[in-house]
Amino acid sequence: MTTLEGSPAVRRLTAWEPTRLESLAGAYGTPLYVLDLDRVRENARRLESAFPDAEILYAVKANALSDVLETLHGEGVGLECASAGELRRAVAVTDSGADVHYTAVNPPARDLDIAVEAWEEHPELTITAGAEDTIDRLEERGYDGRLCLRVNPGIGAGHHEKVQTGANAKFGVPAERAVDVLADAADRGFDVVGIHAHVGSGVSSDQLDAHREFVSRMGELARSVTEAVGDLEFLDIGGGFGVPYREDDAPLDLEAVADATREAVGDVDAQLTIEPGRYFVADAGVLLTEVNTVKDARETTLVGVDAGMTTLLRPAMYDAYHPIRNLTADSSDTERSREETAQTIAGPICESGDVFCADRKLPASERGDLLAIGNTGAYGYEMANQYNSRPRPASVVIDDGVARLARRRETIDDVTRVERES
Ligand SMILES: Cc1ncc(COP(=O)(O)O)c(C=O)c1O
Ligand SMILES: N[C@@H](CCCC[NH3+])C(=O)O
Repeated sequence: MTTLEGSPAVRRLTAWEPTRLESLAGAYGTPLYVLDLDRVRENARRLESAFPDAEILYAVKANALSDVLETLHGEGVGLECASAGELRRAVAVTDSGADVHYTAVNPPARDLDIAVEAWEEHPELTITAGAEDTIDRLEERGYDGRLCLRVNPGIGAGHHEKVQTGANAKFGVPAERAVDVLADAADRGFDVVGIHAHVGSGVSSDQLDAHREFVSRMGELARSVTEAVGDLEFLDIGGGFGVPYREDDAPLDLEAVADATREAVGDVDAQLTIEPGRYFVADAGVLLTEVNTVKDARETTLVGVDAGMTTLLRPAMYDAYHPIRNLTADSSDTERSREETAQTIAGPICESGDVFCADRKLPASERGDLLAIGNTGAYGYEMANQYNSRPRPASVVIDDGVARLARRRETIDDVTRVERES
């Protein structure tokens, strides 16, 4: 087992200088998301070096901040979008449809209208349909552009059952029907360019067998489609690459994943495409939050903070673990260090599940302390919401070492403004 300070998740968290984070919290308030764009670039380069022959897209849903999209576009990474809103962002950043994919999941009519409008302006856009209905609805809107089919490969993987998509009926056309669906789409005049599937999110090294089986099914399918329907431009195997969250999690062996992918896909005459989200951004982000309450709560010490499940939903939704560091009681500084106690850290939301950790050993907290919650760059702000009429937090980015406000903190007026508007 790796030591606490030596584990990848905590090494990233301790790479942040406490005084720097303290000054950001002082300048912008808490709760505050901080994202290191330099780390995002490093992660992009790591992916590019493990998958030199693949086309790489970024799954915008992990963190849609324009600064992130601009940064990754600058690194030559394409953008995969899950909604009309993400598509609008992607097209605004790229000013093009090239290397922009819209993956429609039970798309609302308005989303399809916006996607088709985007295609009319940028015909290089690719739309991925996950149901025959979606293809019909695109045709009804006059779309006959680049079409990719999302299939359901019948195998899932990922860090929690709620994020395993590959065998979930909601996602994709059953793989065994793909050849017929694509043959029909080609007959109807669509430009059939690819097939796609996504096994799930947060796939770790110990799920490599599931990854291999998934990719091998996709390779087989690509060969069948090519034979029966015609050449495919690309085979998109989705994203899902896991990152370490716990102190004893090993980092994902990206080279091993890349080797397994190449081997499992076999001989396919189509561009391999991957679209990770989490891997690019998770470890580039921390959430800063201030302690406002410390109380003896019978069997634990309850520490109340100003971030909650509305700021970072993952612990409440998936029982997800995030490393936490008390920056005020910094253990690397003897003057600041404090004895460790078992603490339950909870937010201000009126829900029992509004808890970031239970009985975790951390330096004894005091009111006013600044805590950093690590690995919050992916699915952090994106899943934030306004429950309890709570405004969403601000986001700061660090770019080339320099910090700047990327998104201001919402106000209570922002929360109520949309009511009674005509
Ligand atoms: C279609 C699709 N592509 C890519 C991703 C990105 O997943 P991750 O952030 O786990 O890489 C997701 C999310 O799970 C997805 O649904
Ligand atoms: N929101 C999930 C990932 C889901 C990805 C979207 N299919 C998480 O935080 O782990």
